[in-house]
Amino acid sequence: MECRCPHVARSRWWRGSGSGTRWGAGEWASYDGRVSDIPPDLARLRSSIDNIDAALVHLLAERFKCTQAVGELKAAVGMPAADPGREEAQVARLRALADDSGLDPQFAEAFLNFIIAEVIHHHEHLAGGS
Ligand SMILES: C=C(O[C@@H]1C=C(C(=O)O)C=C[C@H]1O)C(=O)O
Repeated sequence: MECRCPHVARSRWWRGSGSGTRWGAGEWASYDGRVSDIPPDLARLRSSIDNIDAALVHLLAERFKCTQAVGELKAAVGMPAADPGREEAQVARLRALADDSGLDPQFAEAFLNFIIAEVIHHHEHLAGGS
């Protein structure tokens, strides 16, 4: 006999044919009464994308908290805002990590450079520049 316990039921969807059902053609309906015009696999993937994007925002916020403190420290001891040697090492490290994990290393480098440019801008501001 087919299992109808809730955790299974929640993942069961039917595509409407447009006749003889409460839901229309092209719509998806589930055991628990939800109706959607978005395919369930797409809805599930988007839900994960939402969680990942939230994590990215939190991670970036934490990184900028750290770089703010680094900028204050550098300004206090008179160090330059940018450290090209450190940037080069970071780029090489992230390119290798990207390569290992199936992310385009060129994209990883561009993304890191975008963030670093913003950090340096903050550091220059903290050092009294424009
Ligand atoms: C955060 C620093 O300042 C700058 C920003 C960097 C970064 O965001 O990773 C790296 C090097 C510096 O140009 C640092 O020197 O560590």
